[in-house]
Amino acid sequence: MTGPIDSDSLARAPKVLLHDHLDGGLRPATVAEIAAEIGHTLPVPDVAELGEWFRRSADSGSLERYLETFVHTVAVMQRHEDLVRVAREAAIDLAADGVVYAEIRYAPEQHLEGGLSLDEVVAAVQQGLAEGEKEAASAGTPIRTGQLVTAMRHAARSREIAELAERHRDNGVVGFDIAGAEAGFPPSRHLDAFGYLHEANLHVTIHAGEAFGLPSIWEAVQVCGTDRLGHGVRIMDDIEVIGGKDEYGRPAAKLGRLAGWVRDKRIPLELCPTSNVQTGAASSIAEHPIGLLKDLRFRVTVNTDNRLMSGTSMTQEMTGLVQQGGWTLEDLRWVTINALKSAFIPFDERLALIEGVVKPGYARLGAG
Ligand SMILES: O=c1[nH]cnc2c1ncn2[C@H]1C[C@H](O)[C@@H](CO)O1
Ligand SMILES: [Zn+2]
Repeated sequence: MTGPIDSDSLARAPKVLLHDHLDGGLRPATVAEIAAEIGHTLPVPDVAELGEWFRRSADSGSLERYLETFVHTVAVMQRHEDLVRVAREAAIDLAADGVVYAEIRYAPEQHLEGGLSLDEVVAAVQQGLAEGEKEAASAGTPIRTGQLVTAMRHAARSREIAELAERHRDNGVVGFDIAGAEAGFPPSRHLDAFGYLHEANLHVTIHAGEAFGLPSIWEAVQVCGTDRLGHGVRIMDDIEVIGGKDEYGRPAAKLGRLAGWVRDKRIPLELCPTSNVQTGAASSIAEHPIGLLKDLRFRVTVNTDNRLMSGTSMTQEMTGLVQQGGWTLEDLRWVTINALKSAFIPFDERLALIEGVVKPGYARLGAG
């Protein structure tokens, strides 16, 4: 099916999400309620304006300013019950949006101000995700979730966080990530953690190639041995578009050594179109390199990054690509299967979701 896609089909299409921050996806009403309970002052008093405030403030043109908004979400995620609630709601909201598999990330080291230990934070999030999964299943929208524990790249706790991930790998944690301001904080600062994770056979993704270019991607891939790239959109700096089509009917382009490596090795790109427009990594959804990277057959996946700060959802990201980028249902099916192939759960479980959920779901919509 290559014609226009109606919004109902987009809403019903099975979706897979690899890059979604727990502290970037709260419901505005939840932020407001918990803030009132704990006495945290929010920038706007009216809950009706809060969602718009996050979106507008994150629309800053810089990753550093975008990240400043997290102070208000992290503030309301310090008590056990609040972490459980936020994780539970995340699973429910994603499931209601048609997401059938989601890896949800956050930095446990940012949730210790209420006196919880790192292990208690991970356990609280796991409790919430499990409750959310149960509720979503009863509502007829089953979802499978996994935690990615993030270490903040400006801090110095990555080895400790890597060990935390290993301790909880049989209880919900499927991988490790580093996040935060990119410029000035290269991934190689955290080699100790990555070495430990490799020895433990634990999956790794690294935010790289978002606010900083090829050196960051190169380090993440070649020095730190990442399995996936969080964003990675700046791989474009190593691609020269020649114009016209090649012998396979794809856009004619010359790939540099690093771009060639990333494509040849099928290293997944966790692309987040709306977030990139907000931080200035792309000028618009229509102009976002995700379309070109898809046409060049990189292992492209579509993600939300921060649903609250971007005022987005998987359905909305896909709608933007369809309406502004000319994507087809076949394209959406392809990136969804790409995402599951790149997921950090065991191969047989990925396959079961691809064959049992994603392919039949798209077939019902007329694709595949
Ligand atoms: O897109 C991002 N790039 C780098 N860091 C990010 C991004 N979105 C969220 N973060 C940070 C802020 C959060 O507090 C932290 C953990 O989720 O990760
Ligand atoms: Zn991110």
